[in-house]
Amino acid sequence: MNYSPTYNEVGKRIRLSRILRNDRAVVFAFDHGVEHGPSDFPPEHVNPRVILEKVVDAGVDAIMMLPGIARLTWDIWGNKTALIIKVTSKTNLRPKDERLLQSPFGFVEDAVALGADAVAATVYWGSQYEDLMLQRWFTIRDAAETYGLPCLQLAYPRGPAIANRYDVEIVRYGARAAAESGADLIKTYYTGSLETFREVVKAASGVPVLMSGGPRREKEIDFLRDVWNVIQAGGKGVVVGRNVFQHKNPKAMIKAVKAVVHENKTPEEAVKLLEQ
Ligand SMILES: O=P(O)(O)OC[C@H]1O[C@](O)(COP(=O)(O)O)[C@@H](O)[C@@H]1O
Repeated sequence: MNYSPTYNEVGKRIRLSRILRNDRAVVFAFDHGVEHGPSDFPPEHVNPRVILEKVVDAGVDAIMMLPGIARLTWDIWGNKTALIIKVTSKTNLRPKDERLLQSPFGFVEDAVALGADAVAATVYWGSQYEDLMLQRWFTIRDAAETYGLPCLQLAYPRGPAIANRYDVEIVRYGARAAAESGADLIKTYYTGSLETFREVVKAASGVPVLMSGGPRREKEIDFLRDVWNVIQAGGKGVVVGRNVFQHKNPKAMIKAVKAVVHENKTPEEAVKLLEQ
């Protein structure tokens, strides 16, 4: 008997294919306005329309942002890139010990209304608020499932018992926990080498893993090498913010990252796109 997929399964598959193009993705992370504050942006990129125009022109596959900014910039990304709506966030205005918790920042229904291809939510594995974040994760995932929306989990291990959040044992634990919690896409930290990131991919048990860009690298080639290692390790791409919007030429940076992720160019070949 032929198995017919459910409506949700069809919806998730189609939406996921808009983000993972030929099984790879370059996603622009743009939720920093809340998570870090406007001080994260160089003056010319405080205006979201300016930086989004650049990354859309550069052909980024998807943009991850909070509902409010998506609403204010729809004419720039609409029908041009895939859209991932993050529905959790937190500010650094909070008391320090409350920053390991992300609060609801919109609803899955907002993502549906905006025409999103996925929702995203953060889980700080190891946080003293892990239990609360998991309750929120499963509520989000449950609603997303109903609407046929894939769920990207920002699986960020951090908490009082975690000395080094980038250690492979910690990162791969978070990736495995993300897979076990039903994430359709996992975004997590780079572990510093191809070999260690391969362990993260294995722990993710077949769920696509995307590297979180992290703080801006001094040299672009170093970032491109990290991306290249992630791809060689079986990762499916990158979700990058600061290494693009803090760069003097975000368009060229997106194109260089795409060259590594989608065209299998080496970092040395890709970095030439920044010298043009
Ligand atoms: O690791 P931090 O400082 O909490 O940064 C979280 C930020 O990093 C991201 O996960 C990825 O963006 P970056 O490429 O700038 O690291 C953002 O989505 C998020 O706002």
